[in-house]
Amino acid sequence: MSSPDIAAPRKGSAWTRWGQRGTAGPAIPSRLTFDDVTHVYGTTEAVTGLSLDVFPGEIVALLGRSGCGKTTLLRVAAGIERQSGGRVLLDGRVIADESEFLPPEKRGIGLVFQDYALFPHMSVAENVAFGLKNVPKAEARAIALSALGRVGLTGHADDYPHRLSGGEQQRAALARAIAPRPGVLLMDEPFSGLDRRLRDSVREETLAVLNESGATSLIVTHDPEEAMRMADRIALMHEGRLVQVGTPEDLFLRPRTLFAARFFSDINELDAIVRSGLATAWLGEMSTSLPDGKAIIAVRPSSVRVNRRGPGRAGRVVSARFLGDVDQLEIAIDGTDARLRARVEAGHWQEGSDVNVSFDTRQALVFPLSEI
Ligand SMILES: Nc1ncnc2c1ncn2[C@@H]1O[C@H](COP(=O)(O)OP(=O)(O)OP(=O)(O)O)[C@@H](O)[C@H]1O
Repeated sequence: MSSPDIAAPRKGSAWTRWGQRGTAGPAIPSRLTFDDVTHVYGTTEAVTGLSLDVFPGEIVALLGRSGCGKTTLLRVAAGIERQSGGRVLLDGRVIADESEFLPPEKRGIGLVFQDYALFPHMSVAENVAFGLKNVPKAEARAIALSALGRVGLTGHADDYPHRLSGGEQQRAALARAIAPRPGVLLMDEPFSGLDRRLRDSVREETLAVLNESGATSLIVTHDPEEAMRMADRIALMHEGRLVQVGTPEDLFLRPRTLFAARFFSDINELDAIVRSGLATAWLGEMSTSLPDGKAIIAVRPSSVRVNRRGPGRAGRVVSARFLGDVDQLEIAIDGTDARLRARVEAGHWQEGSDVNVSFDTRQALVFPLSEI
């Protein structure tokens, strides 16, 4: 039987073979806790009162827009930055607060930076062995070679980093981070330097390595799809604060705020009024537990129903864009300025078609207007 675990290399692509799955050395995972952490740079409060528990062996994605404080939190966990307030704990033991500060090299934390940060004057194997300080040299090299084997870089062990492609440098950085078998692995946008096709395969293999190593992992990303693909839980940040923490399903299907809903998908936002548990918008109504007042009904394009005749508001397709499996339609609603985006099965609707639209109330969400 051929091994499904080792994918065959494709000729002519930058994508190359990784090592045998199951050979990354296992770590003893730690629990990483941020307790009311705040960090200020001059007058900029980058992180504000943030509490988060990352449980042993868990993969958590720290997700948010540029500048929301993700990297700062990672740097605080690593000990590269000392937080202005609050505590960081490893397995319940304080490693950083007002009086304690465990230096980075004593934390048992592995790091993969966005730019990989390989030392240019050291060979790839020396880079990987760098963190193995308390191990005899020959043993350190053997461990480094084993980690390089896992990421498929044995043949590059004695090359200098500048000879590696971007994807190979990412793999060398991953090997360097896992070689000392850290209890916690921190990764800052580890795939952002890779082109899209390469990114998918590197991400999948990296995930396999993380699962084998078992290290508690915190991965920074600004891409919700990447967070959903990799993480057991997602911690969504906005302006230095945590907005919502939960499984990918929680965040995608049950966003608690309009901000979270907007972050995870394109939505049509319909102005609505709530009265006695019923939210009413121009496209329809749905029940809600919100109190009376102004609200927004959020409808994903895939939840807009488009028919030639039947219930709903009359409109006209003003654009139909082919997206592969689906078409994205823009629909102008008769007698209003309103436009709706809908995702429908490909090939059914032409520009200029008269349609009736409604929405699937089971898939829609209602948010109070005050939250925006
Ligand atoms: N060394 C620094 N000195 C001053 N301000 C900083 C420093 N590092 C970060 N900041 C500021 O702190 C805030 C949070 O930055 P941080 O890099 O943590 O965000 P981020 O979410 O990781 O963003 P990105 O995705 O762009 O890396 C930003 O306003 C940023 O300008």
